[in-house]
Amino acid sequence: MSPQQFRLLCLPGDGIGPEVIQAALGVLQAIAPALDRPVEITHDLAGGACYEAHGVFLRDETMELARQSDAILFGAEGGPGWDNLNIPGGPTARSGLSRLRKELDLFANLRPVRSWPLPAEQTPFRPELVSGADLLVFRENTSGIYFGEPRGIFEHGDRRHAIDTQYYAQGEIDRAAQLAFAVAADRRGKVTSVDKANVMETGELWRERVDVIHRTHWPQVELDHLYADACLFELVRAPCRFDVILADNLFGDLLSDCAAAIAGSLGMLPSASLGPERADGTRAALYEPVHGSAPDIAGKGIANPAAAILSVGMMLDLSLGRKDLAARVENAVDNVLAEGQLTRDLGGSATTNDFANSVVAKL
Ligand SMILES: NC(=O)c1ccc[n+]([C@@H]2O[C@H](COP(=O)([O-])OP(=O)(O)OC[C@H]3O[C@@H](n4cnc5c(N)ncnc54)[C@H](O)[C@@H]3O)[C@@H](O)[C@H]2O)c1
Ligand SMILES: CC(C)[C@H](C(=O)O)[C@@H](O)C(=O)O
Ligand SMILES: [Mg+2]
Repeated sequence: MSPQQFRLLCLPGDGIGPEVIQAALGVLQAIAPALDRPVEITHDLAGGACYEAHGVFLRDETMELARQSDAILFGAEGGPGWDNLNIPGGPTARSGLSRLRKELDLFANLRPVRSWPLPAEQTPFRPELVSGADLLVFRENTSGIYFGEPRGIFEHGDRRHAIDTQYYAQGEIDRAAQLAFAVAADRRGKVTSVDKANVMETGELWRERVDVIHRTHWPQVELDHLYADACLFELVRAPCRFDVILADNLFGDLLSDCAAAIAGSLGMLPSASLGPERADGTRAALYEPVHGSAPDIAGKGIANPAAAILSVGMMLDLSLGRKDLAARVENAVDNVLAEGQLTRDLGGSATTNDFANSVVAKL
């Protein structure tokens, strides 16, 4: 019997999305012969590119394709022309990515961050402060203020009011905590849970449930709690103290961009968004760089493709079960950086393609 195909849906999106995804697909193509399954890739539009062609940020047909795929590789979406169109229907109508996250129930967003072999002046920190940093921001991805109701802008007399709602159900916190502890158990065994339990009811419930899940299921993993503001301070003061940072949707978004400074650039942070485990042991999965469409550098061929390439690495590990190949990709990126082949965001002059070709050569 021939091995089962791995169906990958590729959604490059907007701005530098297509540029970094093309680079990442080059790396996937180079490593594919080492896989025991053929990879079948389908391409489609998402984000502003989709809006221009079809008047929506993600088509129903694409959503269906996503459901049938083993994984999705996403570039980036958005840009000045599309971010504030005031489209009714909430976040899933305003953003293809939000629709994918919500409708595929991709509740677990894993955003690993590490220090890389970079020239000392390429991070805003003293080298001895960031050297050896290796952490993972575990962001709850399908609830919180991104999706809570009520939301909207309302007219009242001659005044306009805007509402967003931070909402968490116990089960949403529990499943995020469960998986964050499991991820930590496979790393260095430490979770720092982040909230604003001092001022927010959702924070109070968050802390209470994380404690219960810890006590009941993961007493062997070390747990501490930090308020989100203090956590941001600690992240830049002493990044090496962290292993897994467990945070809600908004705090996780903020913490991961901040942590990108430790890695040297937003262009260095990959991510995986995973759904609940299914009966056959697999999970719905979307892989994407943490960064956005970077309109300021789009179309110039100078974007750093490392985040997209490392996202393919996460896919090899988490959806294809090939930690060995994921390590090969990460080591190749590490070696290219160590040799000083740097894109402009890291102070060098390598183009997107130069960098990707060098990674392929080092696989
Ligand atoms: N996941 C996503 O699709 C995603 C994430 C964040 C922002 N966005 C969207 O992207 C658009 C721009 O947002 P923004 O400017 O706040 O964030 P951004 O991440 O696009 O860019 C922030 C800064 O980082 C730089 N940068 C980002 N990625 C880079 C890379 N790979 N190589 C080199 N430099 C890189 C940019 O040039 C810019 O200076 C907005 O429409 C926003 O909504 C999308
Ligand atoms: C584009 C936007 C919806 C998204 C978010 O806020 O989640 C982005 O910033 C991210 O980090 O993936
Ligand atoms: Mg973000």
